Amino acid sequence: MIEMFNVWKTYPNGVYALRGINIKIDKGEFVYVVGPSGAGKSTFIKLMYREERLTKGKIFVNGFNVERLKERQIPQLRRNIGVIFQDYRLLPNLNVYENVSFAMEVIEAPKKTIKKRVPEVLELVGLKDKMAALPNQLSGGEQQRVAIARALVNNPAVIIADEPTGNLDPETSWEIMELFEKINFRGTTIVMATHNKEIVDTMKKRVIVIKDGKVTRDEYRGGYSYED
Ligand SMILES: Nc1ncnc2c1ncn2[C@@H]1O[C@H](COP(=O)(O)OP(=O)(O)OP(=O)(O)O)[C@@H](O)[C@H]1O
Repeated sequence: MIEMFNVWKTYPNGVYALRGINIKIDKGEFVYVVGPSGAGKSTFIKLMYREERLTKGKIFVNGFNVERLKERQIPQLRRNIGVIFQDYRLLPNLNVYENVSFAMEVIEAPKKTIKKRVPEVLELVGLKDKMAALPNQLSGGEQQRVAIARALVNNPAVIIADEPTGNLDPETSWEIMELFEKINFRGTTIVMATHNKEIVDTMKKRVIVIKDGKVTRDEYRGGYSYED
């Protein structure tokens, strides 16, 4: 599903963000990516959907050789990946239904399919009753649910989340994690960068530790700690 071979990323200012990453994530896995601030977690995630270009190495995501894609092929890659951010990134002037349906309109899905699929996915995230609400009428947890619905609506093979509970209180964070579990249980691969120690330690999933741009630990049923 996702493979990285000796991946290096140097930013133009000379920062070595990633230094020789090798990783394989299989279909259906749930993986936490943890590590100190500035370790390279966001960079690791951005390379997967080609938000950033790698400096050296190879990345494959769902059969795509990410670095080799031409600009016009990038939307094809991104159709396979749902991305979720700490700050939700909803369109403020569109209501819940429209924020989600927009993602289907962009890929030119048939109107009939959109009409059927959007309520389905809003039901899955528990927001069927809020379809007409605008983002600023929702709580943080609800806004993140909309972002998750939007990420899921085109049935991606993988969901990549960068600190998705970073702005949420502990209880809401747990509700969002339960939703990710449900999504993973239905077959979607999940890769999540997080600083949430309690969640990582309790969920007992695969944990990849990145420190100074390198994978320093990769453990199934792992814990959060990255001190060694
Ligand atoms: N666009 C950029 N230009 C230059 N340097 C960058 C850029 N983005 C990140 N960096 C640097 O690359 C390194 C890795 O950053 P990255 O954001 O991947 O870390 P992180 O592990 O996600 O951190 P955090 O947990 O604080 O979000 C850091 O030293 C950071 O300052």
